[in-house]
Amino acid sequence: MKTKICGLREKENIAAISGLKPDFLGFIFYEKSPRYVGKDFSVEAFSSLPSEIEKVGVFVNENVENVTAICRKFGFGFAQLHGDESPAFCQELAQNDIKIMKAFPIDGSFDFSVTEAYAGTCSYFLFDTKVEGFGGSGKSFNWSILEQYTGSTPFLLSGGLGLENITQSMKIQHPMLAGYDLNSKLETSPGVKDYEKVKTILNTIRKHAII
Ligand SMILES: O=C(O)c1ccccc1N[C@@H]1O[C@H](COP(=O)(O)O)[C@@H](O)[C@H]1O
Repeated sequence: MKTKICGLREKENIAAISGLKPDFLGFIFYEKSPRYVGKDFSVEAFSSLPSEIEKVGVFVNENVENVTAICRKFGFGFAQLHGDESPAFCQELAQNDIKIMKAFPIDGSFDFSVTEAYAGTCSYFLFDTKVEGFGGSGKSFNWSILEQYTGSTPFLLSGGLGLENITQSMKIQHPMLAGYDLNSKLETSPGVKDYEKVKTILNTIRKHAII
């Protein structure tokens, strides 16, 4: 199972968490987020990052030019699109050699046929809890609705995953479940990840994955 730790911004914290070898690290470029990297964020912040960890820029309704420029500047292989980005937007971005994780806000009435137009363009979907606003809510959704997803694009489960519910989430049996996206439940403060919590949750996921 893939693991993504999202919402980091401080050099020492990035270095510490990267030592735990998640598959993806996410950096938030949405100014209204309490985890926004800030105007002074620089490539220096992750200069020690091993190359096997994929870097992900997280965007909300940003334009293609800005997403592309930021991904190139910071060497992000992936853009996580967490707003209302259209299939055409994703296609345009993919032409700039940026791999895409498209987030969808899930509630009990979500119609998974919406995802069909994005298949083929996105490397992963990200199923997050529908809330007012765009993400980082710390709230989980009723995972039973995932049974309705019959597409072939792998997805990361997202939304309020923490030590208290990760074991339960690993009972989800879905052929396209590729991993877990972990964020606000593992923080000492917004944008700063708790090393011990991240270590424990990654160990839990990895132990389960080899059983
Ligand atoms: O974390 C944020 O502040 C954020 C803001 C805007 C868009 C996405 C954001 N984070 C993403 O939200 C999900 C769920 O996070 P949580 O576990 O519920 O805190 C995750 O994919 C983050 O990448």
